[in-house]
Amino acid sequence: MTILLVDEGNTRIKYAELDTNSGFIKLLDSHLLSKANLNTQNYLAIYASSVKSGAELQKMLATQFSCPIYIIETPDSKYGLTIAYADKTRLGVDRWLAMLGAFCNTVDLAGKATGEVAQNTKYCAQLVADFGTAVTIDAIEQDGTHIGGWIIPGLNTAKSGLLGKTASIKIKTDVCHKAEFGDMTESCVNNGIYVSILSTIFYACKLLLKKAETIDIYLTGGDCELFYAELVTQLNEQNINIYQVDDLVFKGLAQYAELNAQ
Ligand SMILES: Nc1ncnc2c1ncn2[C@@H]1O[C@H](COP(=O)(O)OP(=O)(O)OP(=O)(O)O)[C@@H](O)[C@H]1O
Ligand SMILES: CC(C)(CO)[C@@H](O)C(=O)NCCC(=O)O
Ligand SMILES: [K+]
Repeated sequence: MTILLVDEGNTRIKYAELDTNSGFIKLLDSHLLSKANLNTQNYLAIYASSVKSGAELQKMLATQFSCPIYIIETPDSKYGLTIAYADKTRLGVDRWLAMLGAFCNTVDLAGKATGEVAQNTKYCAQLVADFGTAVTIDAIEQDGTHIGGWIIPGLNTAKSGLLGKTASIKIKTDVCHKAEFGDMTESCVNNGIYVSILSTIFYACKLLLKKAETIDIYLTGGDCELFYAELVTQLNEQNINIYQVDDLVFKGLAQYAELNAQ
């Protein structure tokens, strides 16, 4: 059977299909996607999340599909994760799902289902960084306690904010992001913003390494591949493992669907 996964972010909406037998998540190409070819599928259920409005997304999906629709919202404490916020409902559901995706990757399934963390499983503290419209960084201790996180502007958001508030920063050509000093306006802006985000990750590692000996860093979101190689080079330490998982929010949704069905 197939479950449809829907992730509505700040700039775009993404769809994927979860094969309930194999657990395989197939990303659907949004360029080729039409309501018509989504409709031809007989989905078992839809698991969806929105950083905008869950209610609006529910309404939109309900006009197209007759299967059960589950709109996921940030829960208090579930599947072994405990959120740092006093008001959990304010934590973006994409952050919670990305953390769930990362956390469940390393924790025993039996433990997850009951919400208890399985004993004697090999896992460590985690940093989850989502490079989207905003960049979010969340730190989780070994036992699933969310310590907290940061929200900063993403690459494009920082750039448009900077260009919008200044008179004479003129961008004429497109240059790539490098962790080097810039030698013209374009590279000063692009590299500066890039390095500012990189530095935030370094600082997060530094803080988390005060609490844990070993950390796993999960990178996700539209811009994550721009950061992966540089982070692997710069954080080449025995006690830091870095993983690029392009669809961590979908992994979280898939985990949720699997656990919800148990
Ligand atoms: N097809 C695409 N459409 C839009 N942005 C893309 C695409 N492919 C890569 N990107 C990059 O992804 C970034 C946006 O990331 P993402 O798609 O994860 O954001 P989002 O959908 O707004 O979700 P979030 O709410 O997490 O920001 C942009 O800065 C852009 O550079
Ligand atoms: C931070 C974003 C925009 C990242 O997509 C999203 O998770 C969100 O809108 N969060 C709400 C604020 C918060 O998480 O504290
Ligand atoms: K996202």
